[in-house]
Amino acid sequence: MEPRPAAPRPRLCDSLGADQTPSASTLNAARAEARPAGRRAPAVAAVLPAGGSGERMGVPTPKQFCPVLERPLISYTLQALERVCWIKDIVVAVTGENMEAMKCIIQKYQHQRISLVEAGVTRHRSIFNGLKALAEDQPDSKLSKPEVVIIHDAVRPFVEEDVLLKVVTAAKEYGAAGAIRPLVSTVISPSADGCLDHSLERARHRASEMPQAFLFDVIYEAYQQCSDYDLEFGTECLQLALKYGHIKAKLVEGSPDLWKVTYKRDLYAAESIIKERISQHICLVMDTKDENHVGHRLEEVLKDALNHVKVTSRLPCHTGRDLDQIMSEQCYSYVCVNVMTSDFEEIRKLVDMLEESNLSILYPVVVISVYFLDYKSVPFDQKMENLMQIREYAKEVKKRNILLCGLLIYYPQVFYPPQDPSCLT
Ligand SMILES: Nc1ccn([C@@H]2O[C@H](COP(=O)(O)OP(=O)(O)OP(=O)(O)O)[C@@H](O)[C@H]2O)c(=O)n1
Ligand SMILES: O=C(CO)[C@H](O)[C@H](O)COP(=O)(O)O
Repeated sequence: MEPRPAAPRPRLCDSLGADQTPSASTLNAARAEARPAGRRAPAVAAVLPAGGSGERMGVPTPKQFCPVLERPLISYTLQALERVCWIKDIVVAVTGENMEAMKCIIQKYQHQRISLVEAGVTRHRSIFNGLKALAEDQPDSKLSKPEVVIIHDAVRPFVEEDVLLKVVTAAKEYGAAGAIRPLVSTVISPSADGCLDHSLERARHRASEMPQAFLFDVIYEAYQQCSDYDLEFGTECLQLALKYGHIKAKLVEGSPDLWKVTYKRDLYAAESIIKERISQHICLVMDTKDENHVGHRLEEVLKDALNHVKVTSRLPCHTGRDLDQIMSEQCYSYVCVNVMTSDFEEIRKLVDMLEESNLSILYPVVVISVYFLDYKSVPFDQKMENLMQIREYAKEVKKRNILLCGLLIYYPQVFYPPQDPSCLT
């Protein structure tokens, strides 16, 4: 799919501000926690080291640029961060030779709030360059020094807002914080002759993952004091805060999906997770509140048959009420139940709205428009005409990555009472 010039992406923070979705209320509760009475929320920025060569992956392309479902891995990570409206700036460290490729990715997927800096020869040096860009008050720089900085690897695409908020909140209180996971295998220390020197008690140790967050001054000063040895061989930013800032980082339990894409098989795992996530939510756009109508039976049947899928109901676009919410949910599968109207214009409005949201730049969006045929209210010919219109329209919107289809359900009210769901099976 070729990138199209498009309107600005939906600002999730605006819709979250409407305080409608469950994640919004969670966020607001957590925000309240993050912002004790009388204190303002900290200014937050993120630094993403993306300057590695991905040797362990064993492919020529650095892993952060490897395609996952035809889109570079780093684009997923950027999307995960930019969906969080309280992260003001995202600084990405990329090697000179990949700078142009990175700019193309930003343009193609319309990433926002991104600044690029040159990566260093090690991960610590890349992070340090990102921090310098945030620290320096250059006259034409649009960046300003944040109070808290998140550090997150470009190759950990499944970072969620809740863990980001937890590390930021803890960093504000403790000075530093990082996500951890239980160890899968026991860590042992071999001696020089390749024999076991000692092993660590697994239950007492944890794997350090990302994201991590720091009071900006703490981590920046730590990097400034770092030895060359630290910058060359160090792998742990929390350790720098401890060694140079005497800050004991708060450790926050993270989800298993925070793992770092390292080997080729991790790309397949990432692909499966993405597929699973986008198929786990169906948005039902229902134009009647009549609970007895067969449209509502369809909702029940869907919920029953797909019990692992989240099915949410919304009002159609013309009401405007649920519009923001539909968009903020980033759902890619829609079933539109047309009871009150057989008007083709309604479906056109929804498709327009989806297009404007730019969701389809990232993944294909599926829309199934359902009509009911009972011969009584609207004649068969007219319904068929709707379907033919949809068919033509579907060809047009397919080019824009929206897969539309019309479905006519024979619904003989005369023989089956509307409350009998068997007429749908
Ligand atoms: N000089 C470097 C080296 C690494 N990274 C980044 O640090 C993150 C975590 O590092 P790692 O997984 O070790 O990445 P690579 O160094 O690319 O992988 P490998 O060790 O297999 O070569 C990645 O996003 C990577 O791009 C970086 O910004 N600059
Ligand atoms: O592990 C980590 C946490 O401490 C870092 O996320 C980082 O990925 C380590 O990078 P490297 O693989 O280069 O050691």
